[in-house]
Amino acid sequence: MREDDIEFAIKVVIVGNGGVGKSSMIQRYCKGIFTKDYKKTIGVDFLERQIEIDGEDVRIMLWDTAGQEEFDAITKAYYRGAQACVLTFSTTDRASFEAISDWKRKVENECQDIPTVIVQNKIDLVDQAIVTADEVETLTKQLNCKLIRTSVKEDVNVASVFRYLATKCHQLSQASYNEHMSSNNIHDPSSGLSNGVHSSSHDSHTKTISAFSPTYTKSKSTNNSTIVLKKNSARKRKIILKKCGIV
Ligand SMILES: Nc1nc2c(ncn2[C@@H]2O[C@H](COP(=O)(O)OP(=O)(O)OP(=O)(O)O)[C@@H](O)[C@H]2O)c(=O)[nH]1
Repeated sequence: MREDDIEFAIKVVIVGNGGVGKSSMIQRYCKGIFTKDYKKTIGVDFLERQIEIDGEDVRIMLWDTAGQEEFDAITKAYYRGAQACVLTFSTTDRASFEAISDWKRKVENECQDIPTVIVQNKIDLVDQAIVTADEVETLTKQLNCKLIRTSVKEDVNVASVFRYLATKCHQLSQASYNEHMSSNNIHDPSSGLSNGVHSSSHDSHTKTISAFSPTYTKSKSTNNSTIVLKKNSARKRKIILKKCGIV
């Protein structure tokens, strides 16, 4: 996939108590690996992966935040601009389940209402579960979130989490794009029906997202710690990222 083909990027924050498997989930998804060692995340980490949704290239930027409370002040700054969120708890850790509502509130304080999945990780250890299926389902209904049970270790359902969120964000941006085009009576140039308005006001900007983190992995396309979302070519449908200040 060439850099020029990437049209749409989403920022996803992964939160939850320490040791629930957030870093492992991101490593599994982006690098296809799993390690048994527990290395506490200090502050924030970042990885990305590109996938295709409805024939469109989507770059998913995954922000791994430290679960320990001592890092709260640092991590919350990184929630800003997130368009989707993963709330994670572990099947074998009751406190991590009970903390889910708090994590949701912390993210909402910075990002309002964004597509969110509750992930019950470590289902390979279900015989040691400290929470019942009913309890988990009740909580997810209360919080109005989708529930996905994963085992990062066994690679169960990890990709579904991020595909679900990327699809949701993609749909939201499409709806927002259509709304923008119709309210401004602009024809989509990619339809070949342009009436002389070749781009909306949004198209004239190069969109940037600051991505500073202690172990930030540089994108191939950039030579510093800023991700630059390229302006769309006239041939392709233009995406408007409305949520959380990306536009
Ligand atoms: N059995 C099992 N172990 C897992 C699974 N996912 C992660 N682990 C293990 O759980 C431990 C903690 O995983 P991490 O990914 O470091 O947890 P974290 O949530 O990032 O922790 P913090 O960085 O402290 O916030 C590690 O020893 C992992 O190997 C899983 O699905 N099943």
